[in-house]
Amino acid sequence: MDQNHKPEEQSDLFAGFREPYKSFATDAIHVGQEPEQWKSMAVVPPISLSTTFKQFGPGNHAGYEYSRSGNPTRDCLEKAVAAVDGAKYCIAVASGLAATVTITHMLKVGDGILCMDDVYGGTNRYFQKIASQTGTEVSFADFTKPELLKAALKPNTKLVWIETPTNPTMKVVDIKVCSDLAHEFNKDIVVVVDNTFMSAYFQRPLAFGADICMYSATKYMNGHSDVVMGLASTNRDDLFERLSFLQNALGCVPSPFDCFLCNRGLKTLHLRMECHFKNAMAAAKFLEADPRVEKVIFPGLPSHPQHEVMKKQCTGCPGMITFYIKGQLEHASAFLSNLKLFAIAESLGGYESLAEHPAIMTHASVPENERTALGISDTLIRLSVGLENEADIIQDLEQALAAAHPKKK
Ligand SMILES: Cc1ncc(COP(=O)(O)O)c(C=O)c1O
Ligand SMILES: N[C@@H](CC[Se]C[C@H](N)C(=O)O)C(=O)O
Repeated sequence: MDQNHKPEEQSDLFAGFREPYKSFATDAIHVGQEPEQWKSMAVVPPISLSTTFKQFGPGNHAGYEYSRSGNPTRDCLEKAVAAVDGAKYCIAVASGLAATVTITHMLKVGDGILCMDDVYGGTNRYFQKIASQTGTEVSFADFTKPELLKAALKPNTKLVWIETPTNPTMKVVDIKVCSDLAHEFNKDIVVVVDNTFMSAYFQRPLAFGADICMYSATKYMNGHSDVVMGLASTNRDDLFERLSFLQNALGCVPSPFDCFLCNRGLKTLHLRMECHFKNAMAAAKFLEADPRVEKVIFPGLPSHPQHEVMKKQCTGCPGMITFYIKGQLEHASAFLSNLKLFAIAESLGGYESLAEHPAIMTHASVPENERTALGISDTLIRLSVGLENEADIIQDLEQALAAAHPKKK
């Protein structure tokens, strides 16, 4: 153990952030889970594997006809997620990218997508390599400077895609300012926030004017690194009608078993997120004070350029930290290869700590010149700080830094 390490104080951690949303845990645990909906009165929603449902007569059924079109286990999850997002509706789909694809299918040929410049590599790849090849016009701007968003809006812009904090450079976008700008320009623009990094517990984009809040539920919402899933919540009747039509018509649906698991993961989201924040704050402070580290990007630290925006719109910070190690690629590689508790792996938001090299791993699909412009360099390392003991996390970072820089310190 690092002898200098003192555990992070939980009491100061949330100072200055928004208050948690009222009854969040109660909603996550109870909404959509009523035992009375089952003949058995099951307290935990059963996994409904049947692909089809008996009808009383042709077209006369008890609410379900075919499992792609609607499934009882999926319904339980969708109701719980809608509640924790402060939404009327939610749809669950087979992956985060399936949610992006389903939402983008609301557009028609000639429509424009305006996307935050730094986004998950697969979102960038889908917009640039697929959506733009099938007739939509895609452009990017840095929404941390709202004037750039304003300047990039065009008469054909139909979708504004915000990711905050961004993957991997952790830029924080003011959701209210950007949603208002887009809606003032054209009230029909659909503003989407990719809320994957924050989870519903720490950020509620619909409360700040976004039209759709989407997730890779593969991450914090499920939280156990054992489900690939996407979610999209909205308060708008028209958008829900279109999204649920597309959920069935495109067919990117999740399995009932995955819905069961994600629904279960959601019950402890509030507890997990608070511990992720505590551990990540400790790790971020440790890294920031270390001479072998060039720069730490963690929105919970006052050194983060949008720390005030973060406090204004969020109830806490997730376990995501990005930092530049001093040196070159070999130092980043040595650090990653020497981690013992952190696994080198893509993905994030699970109970276990993960570390990765965005330029080589999660963001390899972003064109090199764009990666360079965004700062996704050879020395950039991304951490997903898990729920292990804080001192063990710090000790692992310390020993991996020592292995990467044997002579420094
Ligand atoms: C911010 C973000 N959005 C969307 C996705 C896509 O999600 P999925 O892998 O579940 O398709 C990911 C990761 O893959 C992500 O990190
Ligand atoms: N969103 C995850 C997953 C990352 Se990349 C997955 C795969 N290699 C791909 O290119 O689609 C993250 O870790 O950020």
